Amino acid sequence: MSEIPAEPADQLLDPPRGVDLERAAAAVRELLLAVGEDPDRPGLQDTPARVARAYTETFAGLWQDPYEILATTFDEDHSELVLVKDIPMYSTCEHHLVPFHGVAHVGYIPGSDGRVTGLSKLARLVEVYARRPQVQERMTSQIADALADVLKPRGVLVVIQAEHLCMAMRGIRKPGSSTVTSAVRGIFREDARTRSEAMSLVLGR
Ligand SMILES: Nc1nc2c(ncn2[C@@H]2O[C@H](COP(=O)(O)OP(=O)(O)OP(=O)(O)O)[C@@H](O)[C@H]2O)c(=O)[nH]1
Ligand SMILES: [Zn+2]
Repeated sequence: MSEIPAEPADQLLDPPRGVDLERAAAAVRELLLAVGEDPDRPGLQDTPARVARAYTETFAGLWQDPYEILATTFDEDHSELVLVKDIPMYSTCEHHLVPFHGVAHVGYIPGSDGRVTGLSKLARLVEVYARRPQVQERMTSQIADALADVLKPRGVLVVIQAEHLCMAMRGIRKPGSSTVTSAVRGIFREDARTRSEAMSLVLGR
């Protein structure tokens, strides 16, 4: 497998902005023909247009700016861990364009200014990066880097646990296997004890 391409956390694909519905529908129709289906049979007649519309949701993160999401911050003078666990996430494996899904855990220790962001913004950040053709490792790093860039926290820890349908429904066919990725920044990278304390909270031990 070739190396996973790096993508800066703030890079939005440009152009196009938004799904070209007509083009996507034509491509889906072509795909149905290519696999030997009849796109004109009653059950499939509306499918190309429907899939194109569904893609506007599935890939909405391509046109959203994660940095804008994190713009809401509060001066709470909080200097300990903030952790949102078990954020459900659905993404699309960029190798096979099938889902991988599971949970994300996002935590950080605010910087010396004690600024925190809204808790929901952590879940929104996960959504922005999940709704793109993705690789789990890259998505994990992107979330950590965006948080580190904007909040300037003492540390960031992101853990994602997911099942890849490309490994469950086809290929190696191992349903139930779970892939765990983590990205740590700042104090979580430097201090093993702080990292293991946070990991225990993430893993519920
Ligand atoms: N590292 C990583 N690999 C992934 C991710 N999603 C899917 N893959 C893997 O991407 C690889 C693609 O391998 P290829 O050999 O090019 O494709 P393939 O012949 O369809 O591979 P199989 O899935 O093994 O049948 C597979 O091993 C997948 O399991 C991900 O998020 N991260
Ligand atoms: Zn895949």
